[in-house]
Amino acid sequence: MTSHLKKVELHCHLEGAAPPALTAAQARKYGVDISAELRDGAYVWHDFASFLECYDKVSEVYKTEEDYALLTETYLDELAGIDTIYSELIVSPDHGKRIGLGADAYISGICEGIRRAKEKSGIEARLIVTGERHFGPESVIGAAEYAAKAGNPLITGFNLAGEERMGRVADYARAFDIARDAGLGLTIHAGEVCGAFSVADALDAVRPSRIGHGVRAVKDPDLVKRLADLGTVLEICPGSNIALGVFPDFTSHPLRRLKDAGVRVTISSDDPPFFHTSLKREYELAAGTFGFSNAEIDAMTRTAIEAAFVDDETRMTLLARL
Ligand SMILES: Nc1ncnc2[nH]cnc12
Ligand SMILES: [Zn+2]
Repeated sequence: MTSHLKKVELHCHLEGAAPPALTAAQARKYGVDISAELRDGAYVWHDFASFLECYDKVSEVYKTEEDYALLTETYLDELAGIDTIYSELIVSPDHGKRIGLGADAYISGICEGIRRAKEKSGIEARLIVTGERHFGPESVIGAAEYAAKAGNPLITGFNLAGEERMGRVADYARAFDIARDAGLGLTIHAGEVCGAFSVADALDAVRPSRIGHGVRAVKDPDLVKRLADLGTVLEICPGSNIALGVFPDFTSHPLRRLKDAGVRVTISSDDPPFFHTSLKREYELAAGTFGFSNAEIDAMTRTAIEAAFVDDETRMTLLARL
């Protein structure tokens, strides 16, 4: 039973958290045919590439500032309802640009959603701007420049997501230099679809304080030791990994092995309705399937707060609430 535990989420893509019912309503509102991507209340995809296509298509039915405010508020309300005290949302200004809304209005709608949710429940949230590999290196640099110049106190991190098989981390290093110089926290999707080499790439080219997933590092014991020695925090999303076939089942999932090897691990939901999961379920899996005690789960939540991209005062407040 984890329902009474305080929760923190470091890794959730905002559009990836869109409830299917809300997406269906949005599609109806705009007369968009989404029947190929959303059927019988579930998102339709069959592998990583088609998941990304489905994700991009779903994003296109969120078109206005208010649509984004509603989406953000809806997800944060859900998190607050399960005792989540802090959430980092991965957002992509490129999506705002692609639908013609523009990056500023996209971010402003999301910030309004954060404000509304916080007013109701006190949930704290921050934004991690992400570049998408499959939109190309130039667009990733553009996303970093946007995040660096935005001067928005809720934008506190920079990420690299999308098609991991496109390019190597070094191809995107310049974007991370821009984000680092702006004082943003750094995290990179690596070791999810590609192997351990991708995690080593991230450490060699950028050395972020956190890595999204990183789970395939488990194949390389020296790399696991390097992660433990560096104190790199892994944002692990077991339900996502199983849904995408990164591991065949929870028994072979390396969450426990990585933790036992001294790696700092945390748990998140990634794109919950796409993967038939939720942060609530991820906490339940940690307890039931992975066999972690409540004290061990609390320790992972504490690690997440320690690694959160927030100022020290907010961190102290969150630690006190845990
Ligand atoms: N799991 C994931 N990996 C890479 N990019 C993503 N974008 C949304 N979800 C993602
Ligand atoms: Zn992700």
